[in-house]
Order: sequence, then structure tokens, then C-alpha cells
Amino acid sequence: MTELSPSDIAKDAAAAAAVRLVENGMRLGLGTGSTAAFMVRRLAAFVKEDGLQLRCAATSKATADLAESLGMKVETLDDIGWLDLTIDGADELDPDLNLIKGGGAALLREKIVASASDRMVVMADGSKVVETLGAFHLPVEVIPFGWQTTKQLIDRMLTLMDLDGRPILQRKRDDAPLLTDEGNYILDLSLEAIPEPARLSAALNAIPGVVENGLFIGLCDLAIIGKPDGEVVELRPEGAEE
Ligand SMILES: O=C(CO)[C@H](O)[C@H](O)COP(=O)(O)O
Repeated sequence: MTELSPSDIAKDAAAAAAVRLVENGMRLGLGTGSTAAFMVRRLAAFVKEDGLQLRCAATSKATADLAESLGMKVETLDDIGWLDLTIDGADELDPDLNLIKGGGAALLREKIVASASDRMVVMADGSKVVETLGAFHLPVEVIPFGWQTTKQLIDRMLTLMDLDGRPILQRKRDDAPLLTDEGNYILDLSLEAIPEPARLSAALNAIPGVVENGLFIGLCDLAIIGKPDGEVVELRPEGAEE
């Protein structure tokens, strides 16, 4: 077996702690990304060894494929209807547990699944914890029709809000636009700092052509932060009860 890097040890420790929150019979949302992949692998082992009965919806085709390859059954969100818990990764999280997500271009399904869950738990390594969101690029999912006009509208809105961060289209290695699971494009905003994430999120989503953005405001109930020594710490939104 290959040895895990310190960052992977941290991710796997967070994943292991998150999986301990899963109970028999739960309806579960499975996140996307490398940390979520650690969680899916641990969950699959749990299902296989302990006969845990779960109903799972995935936030991306990649996660559904991984879970199914490990013998887990994945259903659509509509088949399940509502979820008890979603466990996902994040690109950044602030002290209120507002998040930037979508580094893996799965933000739309991730936000739908998190919004359809009683609880959202985020797993991350310590490098993702920030005072103010924005150092990580903010992905915005837009429909392909008129995307350049949508880009201009976003640009104008950012200027009105006194924010820098010109939108850049995410492309694949062959230079073609990257397509999300829904067949949309992603525009990345390099903002450096987002002083009012809820205001920016609402302004972005009010632009025709924008489907959703990667700011997750007030959705995350608990963050489990893994450390390179395998320990974890739990963070809750400021003022929240345990
Ligand atoms: O939002 C996501 C995918 O759209 C991921 O959860 C986020 O990018 C974190 O990924 P990783 O665990 O690989 O660092």
C-alpha cells in the first residue's frame, strides 16, 4: 500500500470521524472531491463489514461511480426525497462555516443535495480554514447559451460591488470549455476576499444565465478538520449549540 501524504492523512482522519456520524437506516448525501472519496471508501467498507443499511444520493457522477464500484447502491435524490445527513468536502470555510465549494465543478448538485439534508457536515484539512472567504477562486455555474454575455453581466455587477475578480472560463486540457454533470460551464472569479458572502451570492444568482454559485451560506452545521497527525477538531458556526 502507498504511504499517505500528511495532507491525505488529514483528509482521511476527517473522513473517518465523519463516517462515525452515520447510523443504520440513514438517508445520506455523498459529497465530491478527494476528501469525499476517502469518506466513500470508508463508508463502503463499513457497509460491507457491518451490513449497514443506507440510502445514498451522490453529488456527482464521479462519486456515484466510485461508490458503485465499491459495491454501494446509489439512488437519485428524487427517489429518496429528503436526506438525514450530507457529508462533503470544501475549498474554504470561515468561522461562520460559510463555504466556498465547487473546486471539482460539482457545486450545483452539491448545493441541491446539501439543501435537501437535515444536516451538512464538512470534512477538510486545516489549510481550508480561513478568516475571510475568497483566496480560493469562486466557481459560478452558467448555462452555455450566451455565456459571454453572462460573463459581462457578472463583471459589471462585481464593479458595482467594488470587487475585483474578472470571471475566467474553466477549460479542459484540449482548451474546450469544461462541462459540468449538468452540461453547463464554470466561470471562476478570483476575488481574493469576499467581505459579504451572502450579498455576493444573492447578486450572482440574480443574473440571468447564472445557474448557481459556489458560496454555501448557512448550510454547514459542523466541520471536521483533520490534522496531519491523524487527530481531528470539530468546528461549529459561531454561536451554535452542540
Ligand atoms: O466542492 C467540491 C467539489 O465540487 C469539493 O468538495 C472541494 O473542491 C474539496 O475537494 P477536495 O476534498 O479534493 O480538496
